[in-house]
Amino acid sequence: MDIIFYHPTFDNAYWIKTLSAALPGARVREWKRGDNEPADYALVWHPPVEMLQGRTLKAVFALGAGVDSILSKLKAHPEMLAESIPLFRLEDTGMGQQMQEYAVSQVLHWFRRFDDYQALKQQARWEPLADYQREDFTIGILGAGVLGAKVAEALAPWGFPLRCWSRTRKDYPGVTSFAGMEELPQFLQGTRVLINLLPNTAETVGIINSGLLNQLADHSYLMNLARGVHVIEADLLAALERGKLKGAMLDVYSKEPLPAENPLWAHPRVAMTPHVAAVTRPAEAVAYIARTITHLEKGEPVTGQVDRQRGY
Ligand SMILES: NC(=O)C1=CN([C@@H]2O[C@H](COP(=O)(O)OP(=O)(O)OC[C@H]3O[C@@H](n4cnc5c(N)ncnc54)[C@H](OP(=O)(O)O)[C@@H]3O)[C@@H](O)[C@H]2O)C=CC1
Ligand SMILES: O=C(O)C(=O)CO
Repeated sequence: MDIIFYHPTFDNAYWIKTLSAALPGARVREWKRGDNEPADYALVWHPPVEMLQGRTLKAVFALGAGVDSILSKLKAHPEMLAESIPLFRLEDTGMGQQMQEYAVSQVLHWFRRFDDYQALKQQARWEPLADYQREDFTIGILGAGVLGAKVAEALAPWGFPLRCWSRTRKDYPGVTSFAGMEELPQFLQGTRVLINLLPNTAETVGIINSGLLNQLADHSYLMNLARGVHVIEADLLAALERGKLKGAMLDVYSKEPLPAENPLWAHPRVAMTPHVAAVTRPAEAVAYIARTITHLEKGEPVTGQVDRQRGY
């Protein structure tokens, strides 16, 4: 079996060594321009069209959870990958725990008013504030898939009212499920902390706009862990200005790296990280890919296949 590997920034030698060890007998090579030799599987992130075009692969694996970049490339270059070739993505592979850490720590930061105390500290003010109550701190998770479910699971023991929104109804312990556009207003009503874990699709792009933010509880908080294009940044800034939103924690942006002149940088109630909420963990990703390839080779059922029409 031949496997080609392409990632613009990873330690490719490490991946090739680890994959080769996990799939004894497989020949794994880094793809370089001009390599038209046959291959059975391709592992990619931001692949050049030329790498995949014209190949009769058994499957392609995206080396991340989100497949928006590869699907948008496919839209521009449909010849890059035949419809019949399955595309897989990483399901959790260590990203779930990272999202749990991020979401729980930030929710508790807001709930314990550390943002307010930080602002008071800057004015050298000693001023105990009223506690927030759990019942006034409903957390709503947009997107209840692999990562949304993990975040809900980690938040559940803290006792906040928890709800999620997805296309299809969920049955997660301690989480009220809302499904479909028609239930979005109910989901938003009373939500105090909105955590975004949706995929970037034609239906979800720009979903976090003034219309949506206005439906949240007053003085609410936004945590965007998914994709920058979900949020209309001007609407977010406007919601912060009029006090609808008390704060935002952003990991992803409309343009990355975020340009220095973007007003989000300087906003005192916006906290930011540079798209690091959950990164691909090589050992877990290799184990998942090796396991999936082994099942595919035996004709056994697998999970993680992307539905290209649906867009995730
Ligand atoms: N910032 C970072 O570092 C990272 C960000 N990400 C982002 O997180 C996203 C989520 O990942 P993951 O949980 O693995 O993805 P999944 O595909 O497992 O989950 C997606 C969820 O979104 C829901 N959804 C999709 N479209 C709609 C819609 N139109 N209306 C309502 N709900 C919808 C799905 O509903 P249903 O269950 O009904 O299908 C599902 O619950 C990724 O696509 C990626 O963009 C991922 C990793 C790292
Ligand atoms: O896996 C993804 O989709 C990411 O955004 C990684 O940072």
